[in-house]
Amino acid sequence: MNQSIDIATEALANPPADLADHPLLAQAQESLPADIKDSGAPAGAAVGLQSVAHGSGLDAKLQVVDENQRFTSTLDEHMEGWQLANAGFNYDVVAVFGSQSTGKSTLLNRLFGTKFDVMSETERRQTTKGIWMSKGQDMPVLVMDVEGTDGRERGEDQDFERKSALFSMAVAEVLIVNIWEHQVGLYQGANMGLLKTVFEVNLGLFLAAKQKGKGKGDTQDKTLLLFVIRDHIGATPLANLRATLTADLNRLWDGLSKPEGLEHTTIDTFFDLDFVTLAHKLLQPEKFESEVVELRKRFQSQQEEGYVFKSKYHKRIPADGISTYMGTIWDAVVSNKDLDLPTQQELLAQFRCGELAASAFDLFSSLLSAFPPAPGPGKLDSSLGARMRDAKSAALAAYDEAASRYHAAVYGRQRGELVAKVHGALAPLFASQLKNAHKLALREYRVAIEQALRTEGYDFARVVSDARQQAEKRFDDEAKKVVLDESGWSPEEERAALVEDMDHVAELLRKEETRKMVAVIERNIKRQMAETVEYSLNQPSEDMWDKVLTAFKAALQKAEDAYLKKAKSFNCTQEEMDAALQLLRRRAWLALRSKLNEHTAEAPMLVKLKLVFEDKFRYDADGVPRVWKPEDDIDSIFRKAKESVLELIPLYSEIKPADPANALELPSSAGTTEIVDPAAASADEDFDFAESLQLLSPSQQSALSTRFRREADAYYVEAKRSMVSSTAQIPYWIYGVLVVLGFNEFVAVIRSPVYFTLLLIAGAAAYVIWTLNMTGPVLAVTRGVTNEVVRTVNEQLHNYFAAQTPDSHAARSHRHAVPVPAASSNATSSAAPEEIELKEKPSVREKDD
Ligand SMILES: Nc1nc2c(ncn2[C@@H]2O[C@H](COP(=O)(O)OP(=O)(O)OP(=O)(O)O)[C@@H](O)[C@H]2O)c(=O)[nH]1
Repeated sequence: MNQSIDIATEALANPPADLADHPLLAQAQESLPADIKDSGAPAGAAVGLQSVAHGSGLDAKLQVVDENQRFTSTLDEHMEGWQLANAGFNYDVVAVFGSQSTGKSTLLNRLFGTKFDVMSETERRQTTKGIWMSKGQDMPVLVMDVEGTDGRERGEDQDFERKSALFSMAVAEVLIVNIWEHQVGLYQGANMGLLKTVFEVNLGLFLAAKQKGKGKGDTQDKTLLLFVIRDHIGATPLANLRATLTADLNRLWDGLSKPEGLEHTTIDTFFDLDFVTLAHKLLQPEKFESEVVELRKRFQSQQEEGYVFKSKYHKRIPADGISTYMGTIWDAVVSNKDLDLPTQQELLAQFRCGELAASAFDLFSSLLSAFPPAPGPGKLDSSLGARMRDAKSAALAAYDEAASRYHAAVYGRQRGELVAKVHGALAPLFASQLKNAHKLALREYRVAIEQALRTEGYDFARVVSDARQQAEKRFDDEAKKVVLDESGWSPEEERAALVEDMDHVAELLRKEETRKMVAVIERNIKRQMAETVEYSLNQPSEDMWDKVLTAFKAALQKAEDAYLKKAKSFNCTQEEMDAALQLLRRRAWLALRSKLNEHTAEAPMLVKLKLVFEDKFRYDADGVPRVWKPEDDIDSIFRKAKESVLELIPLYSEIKPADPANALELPSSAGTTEIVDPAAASADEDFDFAESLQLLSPSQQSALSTRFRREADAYYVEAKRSMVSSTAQIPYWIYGVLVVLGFNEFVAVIRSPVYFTLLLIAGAAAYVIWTLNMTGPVLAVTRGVTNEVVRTVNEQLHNYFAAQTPDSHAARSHRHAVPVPAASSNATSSAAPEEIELKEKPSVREKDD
């Protein structure tokens, strides 16, 4: 239906008010198709309305280029409606060319079941304007009905003819050239002008493609020119018609002014020619129908001989891009731009692949946003790798499905960009997963080592190496899960960081283990040395230090051996071992020193000295306790014992073996102990071995000496007192004095009945005791009580003297000092002042007595 008919139809459907009641109007309206009558709207007066009116269903037709040379915007919709949008390359395009009103639309409708408007038999005027398109019934074929040449309105202007030829050449595989039989041999009637245009256009396309160096070289993609000779009466066989037409075409080709380099080309270079005849539609309708059916098969079945849609004719434009492609081709044609199809195809590929990549990335983004949230630091998402792969694969599959049909290079490039974009979006997840794998592996590494170190007899180097292998494997496994193909991602940097961290942890643990080991060894040395030190220092002798040092050296040697044996499994360097040994020696020495310090503190030293003194003063050479008698030379024995004890103080004050061979030498500086134990290094910084040999400073020695002398003096006093008490006798004259002085008391007792009675009782008691022979026990009890009283008094005296400070003692001494008898004075004149003090006390006591 053409525009005039549309306008008329619209006028009938919506008549002006003044014609509304005209009798002819009702008659004309009756003749309208039911759908138009019902809707009250025209079947499609304009381009837009045409397509809308016919819908986008399978039988819809579309004016792709209107009479104003505008390209439709609804081809995509129609492709969807025709169910060809996803056909890929599985569709074909055919276009029909020919003079106006030569039955082109009729032919297409019969061949493909389309519903292009056909001119009314009675009107005989042009029906097809611009270019129409529809889908063949039951076949994936896009059929283009092109406005006929010789259009009356167009006159001699062949602009549209050229443009439509160029457009059809660019998109159609088969061009049907519709001619009447009787026109064969006539230049104008056989559309030779149109064919000349087609040939020129084709040469132009070929040249443009060649100049761009893109295809269309020797392996020229051909187009099929199918000449349909209408109203074939049968008088002239097809072969003759073919020969005539071929000869005319060759003549036409030869007459073309061909571009340089194409002078010797023939029609066959670019076209395949085929010829078919159809009987007169009106005169031989049955024959016409049967021939149309036969011809239809050649468009429908690949198995049919003479199948027209050979793959070599296909323009390789994916169906989903045909709308864009045709639009850009038409734009180029209309704007008279140089048209080269490869470039157009590449542009199309860029556009479509870009679109497809964008939608594939949208799909990927929606999948990505559905990922579960990150599990948090140090935790792994075990399914992350699989999910990343799935999302990527889904996006690429969506892209590949449609985009792979486009220009290979463009498809590949856009694919690369899409992949890079996908990888870019996934990279943070990858990095985060690696970081977490790093943390996890490091934690497991530390735990594995710590657990192994708790077992007996571990080999540190092996423990570390096993744990490290496990941790590296764990990291590698996790990294492998999230490294995507083609991503170029590498876990090496993170792995290197993990290894560095593990080295650091191993180093710390090794130092900690070394420190612990040294501490254990040090404790062992302390324990081993405790007894030796105790024994040797309680039995002071000239070789006391020789014994101690020999034992220490032996213990140290054992400790060093133990350390070296263990250190081998720690993978320690020689430098570290030397440093550790140095530290071990130092700490062992300091341990010994602290033990010695315990023994040489003032109180224990005093005890030791007292014991030695007691041994020498209170016991004789045979070890028998002395009972002092008047003939004993207490002073001499006391002096000797005291001097021999005082001589021990210098012995105790310095660790100095009698035999220089037993001396020990240790370096004094802090050295490199920080390699093993940085904390110990600072503690040992001030270590001075020579100084450490000194146990008692001169002032300590002096104080100790003073304290000891006082203690010893107390012994001396006690000895003297015990000797006095054992030898004291009552003089006989005392008894006479007692009788004289006590006679009056005796008389008083005799005379007093009470005292006398008590006396009788006492006498009786004495008699009984005597009679019963109980004198011994009674005397023993009496002596015991007496001794206890004496001891208590002595103790009180001793405490009294001991509590006196030197000053107060001196003051007291000064207050109570009395001249020493000459005999004694001679004996003690050369003695030390302390001895003079010792003499004072018996004098005082004797004076008191
Ligand atoms: N003689 C003859 N007439 C035919 C044949 N087929 C169709 N016609 C008539 O030719 C006239 C034009 O038919 P269309 O199919 O509209 O021709 P067209 O080439 O599409 O016309 P435009 O679109 O206007 O260029 C119609 O009246 C048809 O009935 C045929 O095989 N032989």
